Amino acid sequence: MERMADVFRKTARLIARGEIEGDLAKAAGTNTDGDAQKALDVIADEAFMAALAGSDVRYYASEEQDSVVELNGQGGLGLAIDPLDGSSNIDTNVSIGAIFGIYPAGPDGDATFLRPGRELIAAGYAIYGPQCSVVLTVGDGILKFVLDPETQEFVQVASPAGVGIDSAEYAINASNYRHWTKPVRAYVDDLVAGAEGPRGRNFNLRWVASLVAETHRILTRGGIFLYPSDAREGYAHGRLRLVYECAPIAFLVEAAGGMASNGSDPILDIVPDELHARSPLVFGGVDKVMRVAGYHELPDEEISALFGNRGLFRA
Ligand SMILES: O=P(O)(O)OC[C@H]1O[C@](O)(COP(=O)(O)O)[C@@H](O)[C@@H]1O
Ligand SMILES: [Mg+2]
Ligand SMILES: [Mg+2]
Repeated sequence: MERMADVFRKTARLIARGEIEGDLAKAAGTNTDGDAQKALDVIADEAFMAALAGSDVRYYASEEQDSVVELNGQGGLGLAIDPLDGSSNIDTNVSIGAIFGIYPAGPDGDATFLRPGRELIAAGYAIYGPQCSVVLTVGDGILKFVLDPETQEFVQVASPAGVGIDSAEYAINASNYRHWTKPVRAYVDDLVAGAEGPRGRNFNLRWVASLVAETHRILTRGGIFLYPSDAREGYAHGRLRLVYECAPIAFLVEAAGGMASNGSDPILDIVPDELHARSPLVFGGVDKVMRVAGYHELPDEEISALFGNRGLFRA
């Protein structure tokens, strides 16, 4: 963690200097997943690999690497990492970050990461925003550290305790509405219907397009996040990747007292079939995530009904 903290510190400084350092959002190639890479994606990936060489990390699984990289044959850990999350926000001065999950090393690289997220031993994220903060768990409860810009030390502060708050905020990229499945549309229709709809209250939409920023907000003051599967080509399992995005966030959210699913089943029970496998992701307060699962179980006549006629979820 100390070596990772050093990368967080240096990346926060690089981002704070922005264009003084050059164009951090400059196109830099394409990763295995077909995502366009930006300069900062590559810089962050290389910085983590360099910092962890010779550490206890044996296997390194990154969004920016085709396959698992063996860093230190003697190491006992596997690190799954999204070295730079929220790439579309690099040049907009909006919060971005890094997401990580740590497993005990398995017999080989793939076996270390193609396992249920429940076997993680630690997970967390760094967020590069107005503050640089790190939120992590080693399994029970979460810890938060803020980078002091004066001393460059990470200082532990009170743990966020907001995941259970009865918040009216939801996060989803609503521009994909027409591509969603019926249960997701019905769920969002009922939120949008507000006080006049079956939920009988008004809701508020937030979409930063940086998973770390949505997670930070939800851990701090509640709400729900959804990145569902949809009918666009390549989105049959949503957008987010299980190994280094969904599982670490799910492990953290559960440790904070919340819940994370793929819409129906717990994320932490899913075994990825490949390193860059995707999954729909829904997380936040337990009651909210369970409600989404409820919409997936509704009979077709209920799910197809106009919100005014959908009886089961009337508040
Ligand atoms: O642009 P979209 O489809 O709304 O997707 C936004 C999502 O994509 C991501 O940026 C994917 O992460 P990367 O930036 O690491 O590829 C998430 O942080 C965010 O939740
Ligand atoms: Mg990401
Ligand atoms: Mg990324």
